[in-house]
Amino acid sequence: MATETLLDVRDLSVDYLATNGAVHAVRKVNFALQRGEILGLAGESGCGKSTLAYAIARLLRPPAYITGGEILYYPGQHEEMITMRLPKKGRKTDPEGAIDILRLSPRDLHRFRWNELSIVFQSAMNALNPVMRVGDQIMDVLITHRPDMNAEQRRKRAAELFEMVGISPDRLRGYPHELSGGMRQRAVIAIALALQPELIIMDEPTTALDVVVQREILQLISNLCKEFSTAMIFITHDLSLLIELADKIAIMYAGTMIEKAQSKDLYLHPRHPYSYGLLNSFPTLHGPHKIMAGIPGSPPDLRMLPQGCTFQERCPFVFEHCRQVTPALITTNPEQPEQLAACHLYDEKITKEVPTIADLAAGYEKLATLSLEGNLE
Ligand SMILES: Nc1ncnc2c1ncn2[C@@H]1O[C@H](COP(=O)(O)OP(=O)(O)OP(=O)(O)O)[C@@H](O)[C@H]1O
Repeated sequence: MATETLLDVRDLSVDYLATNGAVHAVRKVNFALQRGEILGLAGESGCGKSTLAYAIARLLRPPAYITGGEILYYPGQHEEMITMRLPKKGRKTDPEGAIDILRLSPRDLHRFRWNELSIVFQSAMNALNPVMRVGDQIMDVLITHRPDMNAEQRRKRAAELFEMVGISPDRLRGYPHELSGGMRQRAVIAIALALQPELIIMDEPTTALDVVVQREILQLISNLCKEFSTAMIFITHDLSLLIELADKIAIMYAGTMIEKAQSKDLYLHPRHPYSYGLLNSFPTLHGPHKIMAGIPGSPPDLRMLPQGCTFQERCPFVFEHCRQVTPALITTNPEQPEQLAACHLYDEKITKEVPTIADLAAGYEKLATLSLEGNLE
């Protein structure tokens, strides 16, 4: 896989301006995505996953406002895109001429979407227009964004796309209600792939499907991304699903990324107590019986965030420093410099010994026991 940067999100913040105070839905998020890479975004409901994704696609509408940061996009050799690169004076951060998505004009944004980035929304299977043949819905995208194609070329491309996602091209003449849920989902993916974008954002695309169909669709997505070197940001609550699909995973909590790691590293050794809690919130079918603690409590109000770490109230390992100072994302193990966690437990200036997996398990077990005994505050 090429390891060239495609997207570089820097200090991105988004607020929803409500009458009773600003909801700080995304707070100073930083991450980079390489060409062809699959990044999984996980975290509890309301932690800002969709807001982050929609900010990248510039799809947010008031009362949402991007309050800071930049989203640099490296367009590769796509000629149309090269003309959109930042003017020289804007190149303070990038000698190669990236596009800052936040600074695109409406016209350039129109070219950027679909050509470079497409998005599959939550409940995607219902995103198709019920009174229009599915084939015509693919044609629509091609007519708008590929005016150089004639009708015959568009028809051929639509058939090719359907074949790619495993639907017989004669279904192109069908209406959405004539397709099963899984097929509708595949059709939506075909539309997202129509212009072979560099980046696809999928927001909970498979939640409405049964697990067997879900697995087929995920396999399809993974194969297509590999085949075309398409990068993807895949959003879900289901961490176990991401571990199979994604190259890297970012865990979000209360609007920030609190852990970033290669999927395998996160699975084998989650570092942040919240990531550990998320991974261990469901029982395994094998192995010894253990008390399930889940993660007690709920995330903080995003309008009134506490001083220090936002996970402090739910963390089995909280200590005084956590209530004072907001932890930055830091390396948790010198042997895996790419695994970062925003937790003081890994700051050697503050804690003498970093916690092992057994320590994290013991912390949660203690919480579970307290909760069973009714002694949890
Ligand atoms: N229009 C709005 N006005 C005010 N607050 C909003 C609005 N839309 C979202 N929020 C708040 O922003 C925060 C982030 O929401 P977001 O939908 O991005 O989270 P999420 O992690 O994608 O959740 P889910 O998994 O449930 O989709 C939440 O606290 C939510 O209540």
